Parts: sequence; structure tokens; C-alpha cells
Amino acid sequence: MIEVLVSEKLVVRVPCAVIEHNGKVLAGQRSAALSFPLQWEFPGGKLEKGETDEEGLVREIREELNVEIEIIHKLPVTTKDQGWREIVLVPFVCQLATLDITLTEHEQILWLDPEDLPSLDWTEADLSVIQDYYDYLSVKK
Ligand SMILES: Nc1nc2c([nH]c(=O)n2[C@@H]2O[C@H](COP(=O)(O)OP(=O)(O)OP(=O)(O)O)[C@@H](O)[C@H]2O)c(=O)[nH]1
Repeated sequence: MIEVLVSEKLVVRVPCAVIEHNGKVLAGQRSAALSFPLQWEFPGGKLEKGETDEEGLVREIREELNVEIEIIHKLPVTTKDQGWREIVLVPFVCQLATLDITLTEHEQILWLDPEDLPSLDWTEADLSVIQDYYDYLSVKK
């Protein structure tokens, strides 16, 4: 008899922030020492036990950028199969509630006009996030 082992894939929920300020959007470059080195992402990270998406995002942004954010709008969830696990990216449009950013993890950040976002080398899942952000902006107008 042939046995088929169906393994369950690890599903990792990652809230991330599309941070707007003065008409620009913040892009973060991943550290050279992390997975997907030097690619661009929206800051955020994996949830800790018992956290909601919003709580985890506020904590991650505090840890990574040392600022407080106000969450404005939830964008559609995007999934990314990384082989051994599935990333469930949960993006939120946010604004800064405090201004002085100090980087603790990212190589650098850039503030870009929304239309210039695609010029960077984003992690794959973020291309859908950018499209969903454009859809959000077009409805808002
Ligand atoms: N924060 C963030 N993570 C993203 C984005 N897009 C995307 O695929 N990811 C993936 O989601 C995971 C988030 O992990 P993390 O930020 O908590 O920490 P990490 O890079 O050390 O994680 P890892 O080493 O497990 O990959 C990473 O694998 C990252 O590549 C994004 O826009 N923002």
C-alpha cells in the first residue's frame, strides 16, 4: 500500500503598514542579514501569541521604527507561498502619530510618491499590496 503523507503547511500571519505622511508612502529595505535581503517591504512582522493584527502591527512598528501609528484602513489580505510555509500578509493603511523615526532593523527607508512605489524591488507579496493600495486611493478620490 502506498501511504501519502499530507503535511500541514505552517501559516504565518504578518500584519504590515502602508504608512502615509505628507502625500508620500514609506518603504523599508530589509536588512542584508535577513531573509529576502535588501528587498523592499512594508514594515511589520509576525504576530505574537494572543495579539490581534492591529496590536501586533502597532508593536512591530514601535520595535522597527520607534514611532506610533494610527491605523486608518485595512487592505485585502494577500498570501504568499514560501514553500515550507504560507505568509498571510495583512496590510493596513496607517498614518504617523509621532514623527521621529529611528531604524532598528531596516537597512534604510524611503518616502515615495505612491506612483513611484513599483520602482523598487519589493518582496513578491507586496506587488498585490501596492495594487490594492492604488485601488483604495482611487475609491477615496
Ligand atoms: N513585514 C513584512 N514582511 C513581509 C512583507 N512581504 C513579505 O513577503 N513578508 C514576509 O513575511 C515575513 C515577515 O517576517 P518578519 O518581518 O516578522 O521577520 P523576519 O524577516 O525575520 O522573518 P523570517 O526570517 O521568518 O522570514 C518575512 O518572511 C517576510 O519576507 C512585507 O511587506 N512586510
